[in-house]
Amino acid sequence: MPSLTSMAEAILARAKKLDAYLESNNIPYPSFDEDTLDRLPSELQDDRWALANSSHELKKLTRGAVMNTMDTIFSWTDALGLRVVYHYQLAKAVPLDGTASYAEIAASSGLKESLCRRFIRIAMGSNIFDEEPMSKRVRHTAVSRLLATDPDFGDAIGLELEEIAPASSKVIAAWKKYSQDSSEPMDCAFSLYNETDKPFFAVLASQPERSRRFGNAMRYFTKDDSWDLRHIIASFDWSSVDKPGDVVVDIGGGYGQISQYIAHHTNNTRFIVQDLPHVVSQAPAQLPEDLKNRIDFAVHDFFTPQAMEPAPAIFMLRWILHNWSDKYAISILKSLVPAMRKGSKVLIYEYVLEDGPVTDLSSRFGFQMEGIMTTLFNAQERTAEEFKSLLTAADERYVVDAVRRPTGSTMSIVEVSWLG
Ligand SMILES: C[S@@+](CC[C@H](N)C(=O)[O-])C[C@H]1O[C@@H](n2cnc3c(N)ncnc32)[C@H](O)[C@@H]1O
Repeated sequence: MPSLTSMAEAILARAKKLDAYLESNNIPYPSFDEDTLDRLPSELQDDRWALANSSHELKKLTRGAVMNTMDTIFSWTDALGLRVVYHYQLAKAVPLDGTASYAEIAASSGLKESLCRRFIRIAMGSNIFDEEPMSKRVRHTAVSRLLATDPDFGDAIGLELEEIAPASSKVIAAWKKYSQDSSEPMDCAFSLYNETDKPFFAVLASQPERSRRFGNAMRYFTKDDSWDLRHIIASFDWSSVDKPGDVVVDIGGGYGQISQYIAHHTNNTRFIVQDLPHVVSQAPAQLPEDLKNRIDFAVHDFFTPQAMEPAPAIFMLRWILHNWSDKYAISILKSLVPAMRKGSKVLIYEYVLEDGPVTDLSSRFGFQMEGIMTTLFNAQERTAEEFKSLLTAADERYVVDAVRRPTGSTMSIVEVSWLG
């Protein structure tokens, strides 16, 4: 390990670089009251994340083994503070540019005053709200202000802290009850916690408020530039399937968001978006007029064989395989085989997991998703090698041509050809 001094000097050099930009552009230094680093240009954002990663590493080294572990095991109390703030909508009880007493927050939120004080002070440990030292009145910080003003941010917090994290408490119980080798989606922590024999999406479909929160949270999580759909255009040569008559099948394609985007970047490609009946019945109404002659919707269960003539050029799967254990993911890939021809391709657009440990704060997403997929679906994220094994297990004629992640993209494309 380098010395603390050399690590601190590397941090200092980066901090000076960012400060210089802020100063020359009259941008305030970041504070807990105001995030200003989003205003850095894209070429400085890498420095920003490198600074966050290296200062996090230095913090961990200076806290030491025991205190770092204490930070981990007590982190649930931080989450509890935030959950109480979220659940009782305490952020909305504080004026955006003023202050509120604990009694005023209690009166408008319905959480009694002593609990407001205790749990807001827990949250303040994470810089959620601040308290004026003399008056003891509460005012906003950047996080609490976001909670008061951005409903999708609140829904993202609610989904994680009220839906997924509580269900995750049953992960080990589910392994013990159903076996660690179970491939069944219902043998998961979510089902056990919710005492249901229905899969996650079916439970949500029957509960509009939970379903709405899930949809908004997904929109929030995927709104930053690393999720931008331009990366799917950069990941594959779409002009190779843009001849009149070329067809792309978007498997489990929902309302056809991806197909619509690619259609706008091609001239002739036609798209068939397949999904379950309840989705397909709603989807055409959401299609813009200019794409109606290029995108069709069809009911198709992706576990049943594809029987399409003429065969499509591409089967595309985004966010499908990571919801399923190997047994079912292999079955989905097998169902494509009857329609595969020489020259056909399968494009799998997913997060491709690093094959080893990741400690950088900004790169831990894949392993966080691992926990979520396990909890909700008894499923998993996969490394490039695991995608290859899955494809080979489905049919030895599948050949992975490339696994590409464009610069700046969270998602990768696994491009697969058919040796027919
Ligand atoms: C996580 S969403 C991904 C949607 C879309 N591919 C996208 O990237 O926006 C999973 C989709 O799979 C669909 N789905 C689930 N089970 C299915 C099945 N057996 N056959 C076809 N579609 C299914 C769901 O209705 C949902 O639209």
